[in-house]
Amino acid sequence: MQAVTLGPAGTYSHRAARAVADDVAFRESVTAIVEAVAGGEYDRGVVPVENSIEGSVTESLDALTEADVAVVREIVTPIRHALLAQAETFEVVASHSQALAQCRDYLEREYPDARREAVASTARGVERAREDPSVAGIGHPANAASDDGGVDLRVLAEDIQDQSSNATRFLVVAGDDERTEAGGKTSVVVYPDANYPGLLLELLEAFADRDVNLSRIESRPSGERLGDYLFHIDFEAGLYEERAQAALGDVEELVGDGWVRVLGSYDTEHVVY
Ligand SMILES: O=C(O)C(=O)C[C@]1(C(=O)O)C=C[C@@H](O)C=C1
Repeated sequence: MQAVTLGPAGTYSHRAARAVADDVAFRESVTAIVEAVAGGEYDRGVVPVENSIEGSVTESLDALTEADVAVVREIVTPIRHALLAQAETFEVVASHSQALAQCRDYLEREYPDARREAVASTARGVERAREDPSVAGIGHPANAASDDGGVDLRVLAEDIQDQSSNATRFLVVAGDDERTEAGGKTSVVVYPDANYPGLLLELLEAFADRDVNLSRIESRPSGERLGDYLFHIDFEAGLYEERAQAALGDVEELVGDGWVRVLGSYDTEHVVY
């Protein structure tokens, strides 16, 4: 089995993807990962969707709405960032925007004058630090040593995330034909294409009436017009369960002119690396 995830090698996504496949390929955006799986290039894709400090990875949510893929598994991993550089002084801190945000307080406190530079991934930021002594990267501490003869970096500080409990949720996507009803959780995207008082309440009642717990609801702009939204809903029941089917049946009736996209049912795995 071959998986594709956010690269280059050494990203947190890469660490999560190792729990899925031995053979891991890379892309530099989550949209490209989801599209590569939808197009049949890879068996599995691993994309970050949510972080306990910074919240949604919105590009992933939007990519999952657009592409024909199924969600087949969820991986939750702790995220412990280190500050890596060639020397103790630097002018720029380069990392993924999520990582920069997860260390916002630390950077403000310790390096208020350093410029923040958002790059495609934490590993890309570490590469920048390896190439340029005026740059520090934020990433997993194991990235300090170069595995291809490049400069080894110093670990200037560890555990610099603003909450020690920092964790990220990754979704494992597969081709559309691998969608399954088995699993303890289900993800759906709902586009009501309507706007009236109580619409959201009615959608939520479909789940509440069957005692189905929602673990998350997130609105994203539909892109059609300002104030028009679609909803990413995760609930704690598998599609094999009658109560889940009944709740979704109600939602489908409510959205009339809109649509419901079922991403799939799956189980959660906690991976510590
Ligand atoms: O840049 C990486 O290392 C990634 O895998 C991406 C990502 C993210 O998008 O949230 C994954 C986990 C961490 O939250 C920080 C960055």
